[in-house]
Amino acid sequence: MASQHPIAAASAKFPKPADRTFQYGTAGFRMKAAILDSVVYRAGLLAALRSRKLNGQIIGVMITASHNPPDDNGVKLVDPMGEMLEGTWEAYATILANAPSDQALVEAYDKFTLDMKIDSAIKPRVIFARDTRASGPRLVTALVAALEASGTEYTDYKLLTTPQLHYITRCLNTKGTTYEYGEPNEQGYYEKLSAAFRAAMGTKKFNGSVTVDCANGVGGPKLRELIKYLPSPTEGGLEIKVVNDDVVEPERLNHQISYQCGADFVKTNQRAPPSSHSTPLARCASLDGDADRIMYYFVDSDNSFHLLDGDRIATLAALYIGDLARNAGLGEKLKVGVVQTAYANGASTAYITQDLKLPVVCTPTGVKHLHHAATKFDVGVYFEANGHGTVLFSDVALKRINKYEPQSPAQSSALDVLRALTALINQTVGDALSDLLLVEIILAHKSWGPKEWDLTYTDLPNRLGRIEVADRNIFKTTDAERKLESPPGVQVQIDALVGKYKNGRSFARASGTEDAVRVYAEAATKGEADELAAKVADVVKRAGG
Ligand SMILES: CC(=O)N[C@H]1[C@@H](OP(=O)(O)O)O[C@H](CO)[C@@H](O)[C@@H]1O
Ligand SMILES: [Mg+2]
Repeated sequence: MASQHPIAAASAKFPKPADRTFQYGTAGFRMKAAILDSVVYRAGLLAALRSRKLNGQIIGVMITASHNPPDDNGVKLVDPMGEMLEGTWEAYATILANAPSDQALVEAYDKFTLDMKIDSAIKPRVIFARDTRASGPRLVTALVAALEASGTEYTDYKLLTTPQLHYITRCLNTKGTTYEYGEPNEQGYYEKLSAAFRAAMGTKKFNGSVTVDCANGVGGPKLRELIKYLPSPTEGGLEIKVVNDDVVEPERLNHQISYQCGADFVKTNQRAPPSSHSTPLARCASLDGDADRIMYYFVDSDNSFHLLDGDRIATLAALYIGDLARNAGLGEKLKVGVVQTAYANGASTAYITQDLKLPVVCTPTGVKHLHHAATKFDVGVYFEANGHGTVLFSDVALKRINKYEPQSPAQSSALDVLRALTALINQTVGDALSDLLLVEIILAHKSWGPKEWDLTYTDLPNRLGRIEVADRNIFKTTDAERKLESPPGVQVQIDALVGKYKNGRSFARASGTEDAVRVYAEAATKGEADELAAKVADVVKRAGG
């Protein structure tokens, strides 16, 4: 048909599988790459609409499935300031993805344009990148088709980590303003990080090396590139040993069996990837597949394994930034706060409130919730236990930090480090490479090894399980997911169980990314945590059928 709408015509090349329903979840769309083409095509259309709605500001599109297996893939949108897509638009993404035919898709697209008063005369602008998955280039074809059909101006940034794409999106949208974020390209990212790292490091020398497992994902080549910009070990810089950075064979990505690598492997198996060759008390870290998450760990002199997870990075950052602010003379003027989810270890929460004397806010799972809550503080530290997070400095905090006149040499040197950290820490989203440098700077300044870091508090023994039920959607939570309001009566049973354990805490919630209910429990001993988790799991199974 010659008169066919260009969006329908292009859509015909990426037909929606009839038997599938898609949902834009906590981390965008994510599934087997083989069925993702129509979803990516439609996500491209949504990016165009979003850009038009925001007067032609640039929207980012990232093709990645993060820590998932190599044959999965996914797509997520990045808003102009580098944040995740605004919540209300997730529903629009879902509607476009599920339009049953090419014609229905065009109708939905036109309806959004009309309902949201989107000015079709505005030229949409989109940038995109992908991780190292083999399906990436094919999915880019679907994305480009959508951008062309919708008359969008676009740039392909090829292979990037997710946080690099967030960074570039923000740089482009702030270019020429007083709050310009940086040079909008990969080199600009490395230059910004390395300049900040050098400034934060000052005359401090690093003790020992850090071994970084890159999950055989995009973080590998990008970390190797970043290292070229950092001071070398012979200049007193940090020695970074890169392992698991094979992206030539994409099937090695996040591989848990043969190649044993990645943040998820470490967390699930509670041991170091064999390739890290970790010696006692040596610092090790693992990234996930798109390098927006990092886990630290070490083996002690008795060969016991110690995980230093997102809670540990949050507490370390809050401790150090709080000290810096006080030492710089800004203690009263910078309100530092920490944001966690219910999965944060109770011991970390107690340490923050009782020892660091800082406020803690608990939000539902999903980085966007934590990020939003962190913006309410002058300095908002947020991390999920699984290693995804960052530290946000508010505009007011940045002004205070940048304008303050130090009253002594000691204040001056603390202020220098604090200023450097505001540039070193990615303000758009959790960034494994930026977080790696942050942790290393803090440990160097404190002259701490991983053991001293680990000794700040003792984790409560805990257990995280997943249970498959007939319909997980009947499990509805309240109080930042810490309590179930439905099915009725279930929370009362959980409370009764928790009451029987010393330091007991447990909750159940439907996963946003998997078809399962997660049960978390912690208690004074490992045995009791396991037992409590098992009993709560039984309650969930009975209620869920
Ligand atoms: C307990 C847990 O680790 N949950 C993860 C997981 O969410 P669920 O909604 O629990 O499936 O995936 C999210 C997206 O990657 C991540 O933000 C979150 O922390
Ligand atoms: Mg990730």
